[in-house]
Amino acid sequence: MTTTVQSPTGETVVEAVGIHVTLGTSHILRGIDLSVHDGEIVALLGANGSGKSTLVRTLVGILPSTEGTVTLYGKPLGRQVPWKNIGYVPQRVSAGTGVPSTAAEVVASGLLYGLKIRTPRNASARTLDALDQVGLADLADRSVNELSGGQQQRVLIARALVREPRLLLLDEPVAGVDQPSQENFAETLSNLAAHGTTVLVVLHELGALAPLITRTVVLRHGRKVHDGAPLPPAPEHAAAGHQHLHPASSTAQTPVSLIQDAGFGS
Ligand SMILES: Nc1ncnc2c1ncn2[C@@H]1O[C@H](COP(=O)(O)OP(=O)(O)OP(=O)(O)O)[C@@H](O)[C@H]1O
Repeated sequence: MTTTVQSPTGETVVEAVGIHVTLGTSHILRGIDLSVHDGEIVALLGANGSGKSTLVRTLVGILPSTEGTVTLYGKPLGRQVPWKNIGYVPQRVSAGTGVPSTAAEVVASGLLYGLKIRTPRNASARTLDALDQVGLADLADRSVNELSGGQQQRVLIARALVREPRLLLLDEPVAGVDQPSQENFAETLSNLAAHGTTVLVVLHELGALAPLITRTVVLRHGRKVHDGAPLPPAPEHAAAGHQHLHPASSTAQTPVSLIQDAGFGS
């Protein structure tokens, strides 16, 4: 890890106000307000189709909102946003580009942003460091087409990490990734968090990331239905290996409805 240790400043890193998104004829997001502050590790939960990916894609400017505003580091989406400080890992897609590329080349592409067409001088070292963080340093020169789905996902995580981001947005980063690699990723995330990286992560299960989460946001049918304390395991589900989640008592939602919102129904 080469990231410098930083204390959380409490700065508002992500600010979404009144976000509505329509895709085709479907009104997907229905008035989402979300703030993420420097140093937070926020989990975004919700059942399939509740709008999690749509929200994250809107936050990074891939999807336009029909109403509402998004600012990142106080700047409206656009050129003024400090993109070089922001890493994004999309929901599982192939890391393959159609053109034969090695894992290292895909990761190094994370160092290209804006109008920059040349990677920095220390690109090779940073690329290897990022691959090492996801346990793939040995496969740096392997074509991504020859990697398994889970390994390709880890390449995409490394592509975000190589930027040494201050803000990391991850859309189900460990879906389809084996348990040891999930634990390895939790450790990487823990290191990043300790160095002050702010994280917004879409998850279906907190799993190995549970201890790191500082706040949980739950969506249901395109609306935010919980925003607060991480959802601790209920006593009856606290047995080893059981990862169903339940809401904090502070919420007005009933436990059962929130568990269903989060897609964790027993
Ligand atoms: N391009 C599109 N056109 C129309 N509807 C879409 C489009 N993309 C997504 N949707 C719909 O938007 C809704 C929200 O999708 P989204 O992918 O944001 O959900 P999600 O909470 O991330 O789900 P999952 O947990 O399954 O990944 C779904 O009903 C989906 O069918």
